[in-house]
Amino acid sequence: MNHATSTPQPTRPHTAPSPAQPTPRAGDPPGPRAGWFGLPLLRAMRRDYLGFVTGLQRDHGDLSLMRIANERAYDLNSPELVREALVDHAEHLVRWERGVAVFEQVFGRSVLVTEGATWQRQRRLLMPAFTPKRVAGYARLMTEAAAQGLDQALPAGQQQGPVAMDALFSQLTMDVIMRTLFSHAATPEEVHSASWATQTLSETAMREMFYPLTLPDWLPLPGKAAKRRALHRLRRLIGRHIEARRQAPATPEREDLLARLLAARDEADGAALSPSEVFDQCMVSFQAGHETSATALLWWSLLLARHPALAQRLHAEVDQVLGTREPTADDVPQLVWLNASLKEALRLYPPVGALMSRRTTADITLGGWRIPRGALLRISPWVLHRDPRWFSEPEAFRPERFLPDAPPLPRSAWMPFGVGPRVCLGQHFALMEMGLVAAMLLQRYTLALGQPEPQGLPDMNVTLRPRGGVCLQLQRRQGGLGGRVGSAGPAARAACA
Ligand code: HEM
Repeated sequence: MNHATSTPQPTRPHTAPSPAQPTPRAGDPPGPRAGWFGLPLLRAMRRDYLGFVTGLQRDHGDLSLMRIANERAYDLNSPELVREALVDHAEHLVRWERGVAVFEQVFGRSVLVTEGATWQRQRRLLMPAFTPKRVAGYARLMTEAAAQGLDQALPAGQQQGPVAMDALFSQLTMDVIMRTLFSHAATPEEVHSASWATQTLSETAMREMFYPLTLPDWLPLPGKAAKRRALHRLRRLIGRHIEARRQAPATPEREDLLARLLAARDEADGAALSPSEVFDQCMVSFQAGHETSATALLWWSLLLARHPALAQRLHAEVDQVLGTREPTADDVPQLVWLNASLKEALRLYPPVGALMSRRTTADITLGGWRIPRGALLRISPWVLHRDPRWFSEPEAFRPERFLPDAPPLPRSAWMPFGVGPRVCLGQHFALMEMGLVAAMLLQRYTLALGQPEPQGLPDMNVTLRPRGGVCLQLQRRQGGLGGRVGSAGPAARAACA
């Protein structure tokens, strides 16, 4: 991966001093005026979160302090500060309690929300299921899902037509995670029901994140009934598949994620994950594992439709490396332009764009400033990824930044999967899945902007999605796999609104 090593000299003022400074600076770092209890700041954040955090760096530098009521929130906007916090001070940080409260309702006490010894044990037990080697073993399950979904993107016999890429990628990545978790292709009913549930939970989570506390779900408040239904549907879906596996212990050795979770034993004491832990880890893999990848592929497809010359280059690369055969895990690293375009899409539109936050559990020093215990730290990949110090013309889509011979970037300037011990558990899984799906899409279709053109404005929910969706014109490629039509399967055809 090409995102690390030396640190170029900053080309514009940098208010955070060198992290090596021995004594903390007196006073507080700069920041916006709070106004009455910080309410004007909260309102500005609600109106345009990405614009707000971008403005913080522009106006106050890499480390800024914002006071909202009793809260001291620090925004960290340089790769050095991010590493200093998430790597050097990892043991003095916990996840932000509001995020935990909201996510715990959906994912239970899974690795995403636990802390301390429980988190360490869960992470240790799960890691072996997500190593690059293990992920390569899921490649065939991934390509089976991708072939089925992509072959059905256009109706049989139709050469071209508009396709709602959001629905296509959501259904496809859901099928990928169902097959990799349970060796089971998602049925159309499951796709339909789980898509609605995922979307509903994502919107509710984003709303609830900004409340001071999570009110009980039984209260007759707007959105609570939909949230209850959505949670019930997802739990039933996951529970049914786990139960089916328990009922069929005599099936041959499986290579799916559930098999790995059931077989996992702690090296320290030989203990397995408890049934509720297995359930929660399946929930988190299902949810975290499909919406993020679908969002990343969605932005990538829009960028490609807007850059036909690059698309041509990618078609040529895929044709040369793969021809018409199905890709394998070993092929993915050979597709250097394709991988670079995916990384560049993740830079411009990181699916987890701005909601990484931590609470300090001790006094620490960051960038030379003393940060007290109990402070909130916020990190926004959106801001870091658009910093002209590391990415010249940051708004431009330039995959060549990520080619193997490109100049190195500062460590953590590119961080769509986070940094440090809590880095995304599924990052190798996601990159493999995205590489395979993108290559197989290019083998079958060319992409063009539909009418009306998608605006592509980022909308902050839990993931950063293009507002109003993305409808693209797909055309079958001649002489390739474009003529292939899949058998009946999970993908409900994704019509444009
Ligand atoms: C493009 C796709 C993905 C992106 C951009 C992404 C991004 C992230 C980010 C930013 C974090 C939080 C890091 C932090 O707080 O420091 C995270 C955590 C996590 N992700 Fe992903 N993710 C993706 C795909 C996946 C997949 C496919 C899975 C599983 C199948 C997954 C499972 C997890 C888990 C379990 C955590 C929590 C790790 C922990 O707290 O120890 N993610 N991801």
